[in-house]
Amino acid sequence: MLRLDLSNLDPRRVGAQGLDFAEALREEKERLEAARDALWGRRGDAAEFLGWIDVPEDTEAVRNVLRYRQANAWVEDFVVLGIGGSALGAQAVSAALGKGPVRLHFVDNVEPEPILELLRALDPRKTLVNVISKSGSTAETMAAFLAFRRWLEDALGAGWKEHVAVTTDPARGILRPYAQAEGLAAFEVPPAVGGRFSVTCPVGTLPLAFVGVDLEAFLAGCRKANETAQAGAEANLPAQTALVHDRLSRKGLNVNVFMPYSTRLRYLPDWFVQLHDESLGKAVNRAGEEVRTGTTAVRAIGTTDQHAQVQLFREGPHDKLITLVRLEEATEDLEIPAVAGLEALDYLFGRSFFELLSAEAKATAHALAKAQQPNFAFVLERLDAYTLGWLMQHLMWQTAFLGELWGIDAFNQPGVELGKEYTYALMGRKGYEPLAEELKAEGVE
Ligand SMILES: O=P(O)(O)OC[C@H]1O[C@](O)(CO)[C@@H](O)[C@@H]1O
Repeated sequence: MLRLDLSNLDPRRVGAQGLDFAEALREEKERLEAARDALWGRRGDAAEFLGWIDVPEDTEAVRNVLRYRQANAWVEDFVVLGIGGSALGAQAVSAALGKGPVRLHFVDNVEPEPILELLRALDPRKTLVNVISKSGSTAETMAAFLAFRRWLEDALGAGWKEHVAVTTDPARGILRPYAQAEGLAAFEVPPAVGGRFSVTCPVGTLPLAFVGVDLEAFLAGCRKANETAQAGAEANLPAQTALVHDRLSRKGLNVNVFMPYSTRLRYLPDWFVQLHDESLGKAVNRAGEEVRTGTTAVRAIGTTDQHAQVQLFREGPHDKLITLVRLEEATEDLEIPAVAGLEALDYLFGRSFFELLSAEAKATAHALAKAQQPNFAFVLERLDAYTLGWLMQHLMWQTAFLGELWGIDAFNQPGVELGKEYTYALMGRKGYEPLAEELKAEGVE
């Protein structure tokens, strides 16, 4: 179960920075429902990249992943080679719900020392390497693949092939034909699913299967979010949180803090940052006019960052909307013991850690509101696969709704291409010689 607590948006609590939500919903009902209809209406068109809506319905893809997991019971270490959307979803969910005993590792950078450290620590005989790249052309991921493939072949000879699984587009890019030629296990990123929307396809489900995440429940939660995204505005939770973002960004609240009160959810903000920023930071709208949309998502974890960022959130510029994620129940709790001689701490004696966590979440939300800092919360009944699936698919919907409200394409990322081209030029890739010359003339070599 997931619900919204919007009480700290109320202008009676947070003043002019806030939002009379009921009134806004009445005013924007038509616009929100038009956005909903447009999104659902376009979902059959692969060019629209709305395939993530239907992926949670694809139970055959999950069965395929689970069969592969069962057939590879020898795996003790599972290495994901992927970056951005090809890593962040599995990283967020595995940190929250992974049970082991398989250890999951993520190589999402090209700094040599951590890669060497991992290679030295792993036993190739017990390691499965999953190279994940929709395009098959991402330099970081492909460099890592070249290194891990060589490492496996050096140790295992022709047996390296049993230790590699490829997750990529069914037709495009170089990885698919390579996997076919070498006879490697291969999984699909559906063409109509972009990286940051791919956690429900094998990009996410394959690593998650190896750490025992209940995939059926996770996808059932995603389907629940789909159900809410079909409702009229009064019950359409993603349209509602998109409305909050839309309205408050128009008041100049252009920083979106995403702050779960949970260490288990520590990577969820990283996943959200990519989803939100890469989708919504756009120079032009669908009509090609310059619009420069976007709000800046910022990571924070409660309670940890109460002691790092909350000072700024309360007393810094009034440019923020804060999204909290609160849990209603602990999965397991721990009592805080009484200790003689430390009676100054007796308010803690006999209380539980979860009680303290909950009190801190509510106290901080209220203290923020007292400083006229609008905030709202996703309240999760508990942290389980169903509820996390619901929340993540909700956030994908929220992003899609915002793209629609702002008239932009939330599913492309033209702004990251130029940096990639420059990298190719600096690395001496064939065909990039003129660009390398241009860079040299500009003082970059
Ligand atoms: O799966 P790929 O094609 O390697 O892409 C990885 C990431 O790179 C980007 O294309 C751009 O940074 C992201 O959108 C994507 O998630």
